[in-house]
Amino acid sequence: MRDKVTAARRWVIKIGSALLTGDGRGLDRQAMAVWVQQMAALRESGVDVVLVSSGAVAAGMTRLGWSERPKSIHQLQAAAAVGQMDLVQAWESSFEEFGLTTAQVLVTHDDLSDRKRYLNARSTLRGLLDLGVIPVINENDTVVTDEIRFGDNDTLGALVTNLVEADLLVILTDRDGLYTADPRSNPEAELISQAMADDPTLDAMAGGSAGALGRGGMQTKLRASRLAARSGASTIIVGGRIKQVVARLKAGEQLGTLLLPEKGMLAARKQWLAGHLQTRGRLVLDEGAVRALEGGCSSLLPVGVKAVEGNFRRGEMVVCAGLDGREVARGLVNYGAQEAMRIIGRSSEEIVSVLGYVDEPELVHRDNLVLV
Ligand SMILES: Nc1ncnc2c1ncn2[C@@H]1O[C@H](COP(=O)(O)OP(=O)(O)O)[C@@H](O)[C@H]1O
Ligand SMILES: N[C@@H](CCC(=O)OP(=O)(O)O)C(=O)O
Repeated sequence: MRDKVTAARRWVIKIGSALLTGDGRGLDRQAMAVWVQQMAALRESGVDVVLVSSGAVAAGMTRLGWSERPKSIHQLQAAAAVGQMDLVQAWESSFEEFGLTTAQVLVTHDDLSDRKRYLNARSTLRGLLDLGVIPVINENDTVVTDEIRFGDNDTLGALVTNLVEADLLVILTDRDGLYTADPRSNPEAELISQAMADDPTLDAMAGGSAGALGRGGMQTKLRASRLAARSGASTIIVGGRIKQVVARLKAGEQLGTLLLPEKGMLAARKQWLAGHLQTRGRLVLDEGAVRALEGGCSSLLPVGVKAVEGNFRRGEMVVCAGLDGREVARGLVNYGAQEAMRIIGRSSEEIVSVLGYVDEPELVHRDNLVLV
């Protein structure tokens, strides 16, 4: 039994190109329907599901009648733009059969490294999950060039895992998991059932991609598991063609390779936040707000803030201090300084009438807050 898996409440499931396109024969709609049925059952059991789907380039190549993956970035982008249509249509109609709504989310590296856009993407995805919608995520290949590409969706899957604070990243691929060597070239290779993600001995085992369609091979999957571990998530690398793979994982069966984080979710997140040494401003809190924060598990609401200092933007790190100047906490702020000044002292319901819109009811969400 794998407790980390059976107890996970939010899964990011990443499906690679080789699997999705039946090794280059266009989208394998039958296989997609089988995964959808399993993801629908997962949702039904109360688990949030986020899908990271590759396959745009591969599907586009088939549509355009190309048999070889193009080298030029423009051609890749053209293929991705054509194939993405196919991809979302296929997912959408398949999920629809189970009464589930999907949303297309295309992101770039820049979107997740810019603080403000990071928060925006995070709120959108959380909003979608609250609505019971299944986000279908891919890289926005149209607007990226080589230097700023994720390039492989394993990395994207891990960053999305961090973004939505998922407990589990499931990477479905064309092998049954991570082997002690690339099984294509070494038939003696053995499947690794479980390891710590940061175990350095794994590096020598994970090779690049031997397939014509996949990008990163096991190297990027291993790297992805380490990125996912940063927010305390576990990763499973597993064969997408294994019968009822998702359902069996959910039931605790030991399939594929489970890569575990060193730290739990909360500890990992707090450490990540604590690493943001540079603060951009200061919020001065009334006594009630100080008490609420020090009690743990409370967000900082605008009503408890007396003054705003500094010129910070949404998503930047600010100091939260008491009226006596004592630093209480640090956190990522949901509103820029100009907006914050207008909403402090007011109830969260008033934000919309003051600003004309509302990003979040909290000034700093408790997940983005670390006590000092
Ligand atoms: N140690 C290993 N264990 C399993 N597969 C490996 C290993 N090293 C390299 N590989 C290769 O990684 C491939 C899967 O990665 P990739 O082709 O990028 O697929 P995807 O499209 O699913 O991301 C396998 O087909 C295999 O050839
Ligand atoms: N954005 C690209 C995905 C990149 C890629 O090939 O990823 P993967 O197959 O997961 O190694 C696409 O949709 O074709």
